[in-house]
Amino acid sequence: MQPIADTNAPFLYCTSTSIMISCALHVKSPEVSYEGTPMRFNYVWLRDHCRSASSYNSATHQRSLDTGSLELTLRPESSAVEDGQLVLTWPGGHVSEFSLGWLAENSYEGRKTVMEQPRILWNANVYQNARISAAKWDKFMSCDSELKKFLQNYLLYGIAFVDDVPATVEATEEVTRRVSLIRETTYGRMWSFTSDFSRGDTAYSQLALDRHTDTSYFQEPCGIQVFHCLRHEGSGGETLLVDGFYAAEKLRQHSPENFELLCRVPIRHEYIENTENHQNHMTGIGPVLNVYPWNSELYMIRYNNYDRSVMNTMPHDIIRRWYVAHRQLTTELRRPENELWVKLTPGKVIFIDNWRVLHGRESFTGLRQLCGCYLTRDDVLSAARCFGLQA
Ligand SMILES: C[N+](C)(C)CCCC[C@H](N)C(=O)O
Ligand SMILES: O=C(O)CCC(=O)C(=O)O
Ligand SMILES: [Fe+2]
Repeated sequence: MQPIADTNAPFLYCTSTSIMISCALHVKSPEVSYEGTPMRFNYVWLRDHCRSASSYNSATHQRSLDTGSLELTLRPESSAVEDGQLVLTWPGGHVSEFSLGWLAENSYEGRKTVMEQPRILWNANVYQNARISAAKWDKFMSCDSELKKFLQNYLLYGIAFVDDVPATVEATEEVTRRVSLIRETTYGRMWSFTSDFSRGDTAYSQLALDRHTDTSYFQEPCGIQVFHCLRHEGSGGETLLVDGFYAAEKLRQHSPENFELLCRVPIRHEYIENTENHQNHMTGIGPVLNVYPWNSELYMIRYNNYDRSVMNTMPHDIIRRWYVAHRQLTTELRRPENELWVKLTPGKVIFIDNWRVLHGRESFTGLRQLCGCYLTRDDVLSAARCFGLQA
């Protein structure tokens, strides 16, 4: 412990072997310094995060304390640091204890410097050189460590494969259920489609599709896309994959103000279908790039030039700048070295992070049948966290 003389705020000091703190009451807020980074704590926040049995149910991990009845001018009557714990005694006698490590980890200043989700951004070379092996159906279905490895790859790269899956809709459903829950949409729970224009969308044709994310017209776009090509008797139809975050980070490096504009301006996407069997009118509103406000980390890209709707959510002076920014992002997304081309064949199931990796396809001839589904993002990430992965 290394007390700091004459300060009226608590400070946390850290060395490589131990965390040291010096603590004093401050009128406004305690301050902790961790590896040279000052971290400030608000007293109401500290009371609100009290982990004592009457404030927090550690069996359910839920707060029992009624935050709405806290005095917002609350100050402790005394504070001390004992055995690596900050101990605060509140008026009325309630005692709150916080380990200094917990405080450092959970502070705003601490979270600001770490990634919510570590990722490896890629272009075609980076991905190919990483030589990620696909999971194999048998082991994947029976062995948890194989599922964990698959999820780790998925989290890092935003794509992951399972090989040797029987070429049926049923087996495709089984392989996705091993990972998570299926998100039912207007396209069905499991879908299997060919170029028959059974739905009012270009996907149901033989035309090429430029890189895009799906369901950008949902208020919350689907988190994961699963594809399994059950048969193709013809040519073409290769799948294009592009890491949207790799491209967006290039834009951030070259032109931070254009990156910021694409984060700030919400735009509309739309899906209108009016066929005999299907009536839909969906709109989703949100920016092309989405970052967490506290650490500026990207968490979602919405990019679908087909489904982008009328642009009327920004004033005249912004619109020109928006098109410039959008063009710069498009240029990055279209660099040939960023394109990963894969031929999906029967047996090979691909999982794509639809909040990060764009997909597209070459035009094709012949009968081509593709099946798949969307997965609920929350459940996929939850499955990963239950394996101890950072997601
Ligand atoms: C995948 N599946 C064929 C079911 C649906 C395709 C949806 C196509 C739509 N334009 C979009 O990009 O969201
Ligand atoms: O046909 C394909 O390979 C993909 C089409 C597509 O973009 C989609 O179904 O979302
Ligand atoms: Fe698509």
